[in-house]
Amino acid sequence: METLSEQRCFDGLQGRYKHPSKQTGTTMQFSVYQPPQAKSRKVPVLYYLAGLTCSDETFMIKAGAQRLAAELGLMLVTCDTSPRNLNLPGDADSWDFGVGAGFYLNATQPPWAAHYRMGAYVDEELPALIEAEFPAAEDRRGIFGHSMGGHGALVTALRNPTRWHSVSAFAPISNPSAVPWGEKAFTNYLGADRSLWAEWDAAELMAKHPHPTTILVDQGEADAFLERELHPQALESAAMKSGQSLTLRRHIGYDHSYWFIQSFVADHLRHHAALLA
Ligand SMILES: N[C@@H](CCC(=O)N[C@@H](CS)C(=O)NCC(=O)O)C(=O)O
Repeated sequence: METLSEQRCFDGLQGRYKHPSKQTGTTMQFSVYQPPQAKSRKVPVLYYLAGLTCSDETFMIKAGAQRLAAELGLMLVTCDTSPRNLNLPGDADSWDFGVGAGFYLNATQPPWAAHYRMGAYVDEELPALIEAEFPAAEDRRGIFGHSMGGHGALVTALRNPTRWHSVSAFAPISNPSAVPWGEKAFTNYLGADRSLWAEWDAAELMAKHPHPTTILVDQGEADAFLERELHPQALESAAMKSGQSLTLRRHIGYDHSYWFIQSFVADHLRHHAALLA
């Protein structure tokens, strides 16, 4: 691991780092906010997964989460949204597929399968690195995210509920198998056989295997992607089927941007802090 920058922030430390990833076969960058409590003890860690076109920097710069993370003693970790600098054919042709759009799954189709392994990166490799290099509690991991990252957070926690102790999402792609963003990504990364998509689809997973904690989801009613891509109602149906405890809040007037995230991020931090205490 190499340190790219470290700066004091709310008496803690905001840092950016890079490391060679076994899962992606590339150099991956990530950011960490260490709260002041991390100077003297291991603290719970809250991982954030960003949406399409974003990077590890987006949330750290735009969400305004560090002040409350410092108060609550939560470490924040953000990673990139895909491997970069591979120059695979077509990987930079569109903003909703390839670079910046890894969808936090393990691709099975060439040429993506060798590198687009963000599922295993987020679930295994990154936590192992964070827990080895930072004062991070190994038994208190939470995960949340936005849009494609909301999908990633829900899927990661629902697939591995014993490894992920709390989960929430902002405007997640709730049922990717049934919407254009998901159909494009899953066809290319996972192949045409739709029966294989269910293991990376939050609504499908939730309908079968609920997470043991309450899942918090916030959605803006003025979100331009709501009708076509996000489908939060699929989570409500899934929760009804499996008995998942779900708090889905719809907020009039809020769109898909980080102004929406900034407005509700405190509720998410408190949600996780209570479960990870
Ligand atoms: N293609 C559009 C939309 C992409 C978009 O809305 N991305 C969301 C995640 S799905 C986002 O968080 N963008 C970064 C931002 O709002 O700061 C763009 O590049 O502006």
